[in-house]
Amino acid sequence: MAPSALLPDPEPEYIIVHAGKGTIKREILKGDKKKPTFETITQVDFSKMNSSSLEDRKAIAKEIGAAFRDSGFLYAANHGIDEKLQDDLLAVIKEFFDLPFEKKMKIHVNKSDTIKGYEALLETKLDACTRGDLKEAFATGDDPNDPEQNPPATLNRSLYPSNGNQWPASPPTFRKTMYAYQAAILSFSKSLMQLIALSLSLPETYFDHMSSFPMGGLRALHYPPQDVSTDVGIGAHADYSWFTLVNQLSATPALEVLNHNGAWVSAPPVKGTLVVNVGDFLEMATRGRYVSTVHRVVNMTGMERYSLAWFFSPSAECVVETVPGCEVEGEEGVRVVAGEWQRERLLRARYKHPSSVAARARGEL
Ligand SMILES: O=C(O)CCC(=O)C(=O)O
Ligand SMILES: [Fe+2]
Repeated sequence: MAPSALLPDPEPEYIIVHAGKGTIKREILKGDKKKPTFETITQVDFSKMNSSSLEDRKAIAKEIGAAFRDSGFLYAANHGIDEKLQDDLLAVIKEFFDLPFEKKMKIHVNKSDTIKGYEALLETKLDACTRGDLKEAFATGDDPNDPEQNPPATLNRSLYPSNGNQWPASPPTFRKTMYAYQAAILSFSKSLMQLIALSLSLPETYFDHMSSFPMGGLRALHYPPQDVSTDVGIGAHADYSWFTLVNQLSATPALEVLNHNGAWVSAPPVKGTLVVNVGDFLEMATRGRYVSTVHRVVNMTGMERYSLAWFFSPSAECVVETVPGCEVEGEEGVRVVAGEWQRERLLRARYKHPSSVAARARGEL
């Protein structure tokens, strides 16, 4: 037998991801090919985020910057969102998903031009190699027709259709509880955006003008346990947002993050924390200094899993450009209208939705 040194290298294996920004093919690095990369997700303490001392705020910003450059993920501890509110959320979200299928289908996403409402099991397929995403979802988002959102008088309402958000009649406290959470998470998001500005050595208020009526999506998710590892709760993808905040409402570990060796790193629920991950807007604006990392959900625990994801993006009419200090020499900077870019991504990911079919027929996609 030939000495092992003379054996040919094994055929490389790849992970293929349809992240929306294009297909990513990443080799799974083994043995000597492995490079240093993250194996766990860092925790950052936000208790001093509103400290009157700029030095305190800068210290948090520094940790955020390090995590966003390394893995693009972190756990935010002491974020200040009321624990009781999170218990209430889990209760109403469970109750909603327990409703009979026909009731949930009354507010199906196909009835909303902005793809808000209920989405059934296996309806989306983020990883083309699977039979679909083994999850059901309920989505709401920025919509000036909902009085709770208190839109500014200057908002260009023509950007919003009349059939945006759809709310279920039951459970009766569902809408109120989701909006209480949205108010809290929106306030945390604006503070986090200021810390991100600091982390990039920009004035703290640098991004403030981009949050007058931010595109924000709140998505409740239910992942039943899967029987086979070839299924996925959500296929590998990256998010289209400045950042995403995932509240892992149930203690069911299933979220996984792809590291630079092509290995999946577990991001299990850590009580009292939110998972924060960089989205594509932030990756674009920082020209890749902060990484919008691929992740997925695989629920092999035998237990139900509930989570609540919040996607925080710029206001629709804003132009996202390379931030000062992140320019790449010899390359043109980024310049996209946030609302147009995000809508195109959303429609591409939901290619069967009537809005997507219509946009393709108009030659827009
Ligand atoms: O449920 C989770 O933990 C993550 C959800 C997610 O990645 C998404 O909805 O984009
Ligand atoms: Fe995601």
